Amino acid sequence: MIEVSGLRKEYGDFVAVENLSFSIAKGQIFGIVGPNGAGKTTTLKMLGGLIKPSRGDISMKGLDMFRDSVEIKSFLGFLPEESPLYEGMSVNDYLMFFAELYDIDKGVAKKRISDLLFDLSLNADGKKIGDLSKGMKRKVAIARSLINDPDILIYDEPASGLDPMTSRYITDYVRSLKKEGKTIIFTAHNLYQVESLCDNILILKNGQKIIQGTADHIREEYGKIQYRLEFRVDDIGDYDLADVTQADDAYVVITDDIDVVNNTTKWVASRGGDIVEMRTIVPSLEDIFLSIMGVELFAE
Ligand SMILES: Nc1ncnc2c1ncn2[C@@H]1O[C@H](COP(=O)(O)OP(=O)(O)OP(=O)(O)O)[C@@H](O)[C@H]1O
Repeated sequence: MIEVSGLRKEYGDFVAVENLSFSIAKGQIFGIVGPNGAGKTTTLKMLGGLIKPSRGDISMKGLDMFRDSVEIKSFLGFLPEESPLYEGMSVNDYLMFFAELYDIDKGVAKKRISDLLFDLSLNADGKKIGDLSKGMKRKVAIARSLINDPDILIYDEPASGLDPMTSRYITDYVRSLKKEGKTIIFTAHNLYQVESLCDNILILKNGQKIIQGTADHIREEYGKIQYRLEFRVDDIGDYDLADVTQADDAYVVITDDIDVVNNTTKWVASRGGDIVEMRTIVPSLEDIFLSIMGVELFAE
């Protein structure tokens, strides 16, 4: 559905995105994550045809982004990080205005707007956009991105800065768009959201791809599974197999070395102690992300 190859964007001497290649299959939710300034918005803007890459190619449905940009834009919906809305207009007038820009038949547009407002639970009661809450404004921007019934959606932080309920609503809404067969590319800082929503995740750092794949693939490549062993013994005195911490009346060892687990188990048995619990700790995408970005993590 979408092929990106060798994408690069320079702003003067500064390289914001470098040698980026990836493919997105139809109907996928593709999440782009990375710290501030990693090049996420720049990448989305190139995918949305809003800025021109310095180098590289983008094709969608076999069409070339720059040769066939008019046709591509007819099936794209773009949601910028901050969408300028016409504050003095009512929601209906605003959406109708964009429907006219897309040359959509008035009857079709009316029905689409009413469906979108219903699906997004957006009841503005004729209020002006300027008088709406932040969450409602975000929903208006999302409705606008869908006014041409696009197949491909490019959303820059769709749920950022919203309260948890509205953020959750928008995440669920994005999931429902996938069920309609739409392909969605989005950026987010909430990695839990990304992990629960995305079929494919691209991690960017300093404009470059660190890794791309399913959450499981990223976990296999970067996430070390750790073992947590909790035990009781009367005297910990000569235990020297790994770092140990005390938790209530027990001791805890966290390690990625299975030999430490086995040897500790033997040691505990030899001292007449008990194993209270042994389990694995699977790292979350957030743990992996932070470790890739070079942030030291707590053991638990
Ligand atoms: N028009 C521009 N001119 C010069 N530099 C720019 C321009 N737009 C972006 N940049 C720079 O390119 C880099 C990537 O910016 P971009 O907005 O793509 O990052 P981002 O990953 O979306 O960050 P954030 O999470 O903060 O939104 C940043 O260092 C930014 O300062």
